[in-house]
Amino acid sequence: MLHTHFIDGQWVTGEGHDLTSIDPAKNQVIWEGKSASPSQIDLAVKAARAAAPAWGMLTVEERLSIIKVYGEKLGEAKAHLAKVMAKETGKPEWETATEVGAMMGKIAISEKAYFERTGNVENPMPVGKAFIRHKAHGVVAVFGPYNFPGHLPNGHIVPALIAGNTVVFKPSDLTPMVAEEMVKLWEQAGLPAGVLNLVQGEVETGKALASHNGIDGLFFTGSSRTGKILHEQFAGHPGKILALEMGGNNPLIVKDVADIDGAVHDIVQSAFITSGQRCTCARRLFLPANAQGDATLARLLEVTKNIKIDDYDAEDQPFMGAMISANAAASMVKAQQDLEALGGKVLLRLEQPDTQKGFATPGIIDVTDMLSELPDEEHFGPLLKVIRYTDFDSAIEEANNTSFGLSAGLLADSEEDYRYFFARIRAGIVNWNRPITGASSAAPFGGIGESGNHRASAFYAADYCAFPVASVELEKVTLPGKLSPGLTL
Ligand SMILES: NC(=O)c1ccc[n+]([C@@H]2O[C@H](COP(=O)([O-])OP(=O)(O)OC[C@H]3O[C@@H](n4cnc5c(N)ncnc54)[C@H](O)[C@@H]3O)[C@@H](O)[C@H]2O)c1
Ligand SMILES: O=CCC[C@H](NC(=O)CCC(=O)O)C(=O)O
Repeated sequence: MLHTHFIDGQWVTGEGHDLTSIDPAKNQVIWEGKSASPSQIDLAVKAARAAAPAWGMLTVEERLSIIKVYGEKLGEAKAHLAKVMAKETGKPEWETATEVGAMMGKIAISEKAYFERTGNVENPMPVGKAFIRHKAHGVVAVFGPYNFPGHLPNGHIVPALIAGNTVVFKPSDLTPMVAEEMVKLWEQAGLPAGVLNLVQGEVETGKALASHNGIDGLFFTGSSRTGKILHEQFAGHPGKILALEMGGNNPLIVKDVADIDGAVHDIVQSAFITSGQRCTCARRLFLPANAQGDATLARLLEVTKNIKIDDYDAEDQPFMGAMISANAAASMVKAQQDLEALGGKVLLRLEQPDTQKGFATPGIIDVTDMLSELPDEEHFGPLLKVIRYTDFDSAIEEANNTSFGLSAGLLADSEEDYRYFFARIRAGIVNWNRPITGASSAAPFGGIGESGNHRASAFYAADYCAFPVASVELEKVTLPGKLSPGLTL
């Protein structure tokens, strides 16, 4: 029996079709199950609804006491969970260990955010007092992506539960095993039945959950394509809260820098970490069309060629592991071919050495001469597009020439240049002389345009997990000393 769904505190077998999860580095099946049927999704939503009043009536301290036990369980399971994540995503174990670390850190950060952003405020009034308090929405669905199968859904689930919501979690169908391991830790922490439910499945599971009448909100991290479908689906439901964290076509501009190796380091960290599978990864690199730009590009090509790529569990750990699947790697080869067909010049070819596995070597392509043809797409893998520019204004203008707006960066030694850039660039994350990946959970995280819907996550997730309630209160019903004109009592 494959008990892969967690509904109302019980592990149950799916009634839908077969699901498998494949280790993309070794091309081995590592998990098998069945998707949730529509009636199981219905049961999960109903369980979350039934659990909501009691969970919401606990004090936040009572809820936090259970959530902190989950944090301890994460600590105890850290090595195991990091290995499961590496096996299922192909990411090197050093990197998945940092992902589990981020999941643990999320608890204290979300507690702080809850009190700072949605805590209670009391103000004196001429008569009585005014209060601002926050209440949970009720039942929320959480959708996770594959690239951070623990950290990103955890970043919705923890603040949602702190605020008093109950949750139905639908992970990526490419990472069901990580989701299962994570939910087991919540179970071990003693979370009451129905407070967190797990339903596994592909697109149709997502559609059934997103369109279920019983949810009060949906917190989504994934592609802009899916996010837009959800946005359309939520149209006409103003009472439901929808938080969308989506992709990007992120620009990184290099201006005048003395330390070329420092710049190359930040470019590589921005473009190729996680094999380019971070929403914040640099997709478009702007280099000056001068000798310094030539030197930076030459060094970038040299360093990128030498990036170590290997299995997630290699003793000598690589910088890059496999992508999530053989298909994902093949789609990057195809994206490169398409850009080449439009006039892009490959400077370092992205290759998939084994079509049965998810490995893709990092690629760099010069697209300067085909800018008018350049599709405004997120290529979610290790393919960096280079644009050579002659003046800073045109580079910034082209950097903003995207419907997305997640992250952006400037590598330049002049603070004045940064201020100029900051004032003009349009993105939710804007960095200076630092990689544009690796955002902090202690800051808001989100983008504009097709990158999100202005409901930033991370520290600001507290905002979409609760709604504010304004009250004026007086202990006893009392006749006011001064009555409104025309009123006698
Ligand atoms: N901004 C961020 O915080 C952030 C973080 C990580 C990843 N991402 C983005 O996520 C993408 C990669 O993740 P992914 O491929 O797993 O995303 P995805 O959009 O394919 O899937 C995300 C989730 O939505 C579900 N889903 C897919 N189609 C659906 C539909 N029609 N209706 C309802 N649910 C549906 C999936 O099963 C999964 O659970 C990239 O675009 C990346 O930029 C964004
Ligand atoms: O792939 C998208 C996430 C990338 C990651 N961002 C965060 O971890 C945001 C912080 C948080 O959600 O707590 C990154 O910037 O590398």
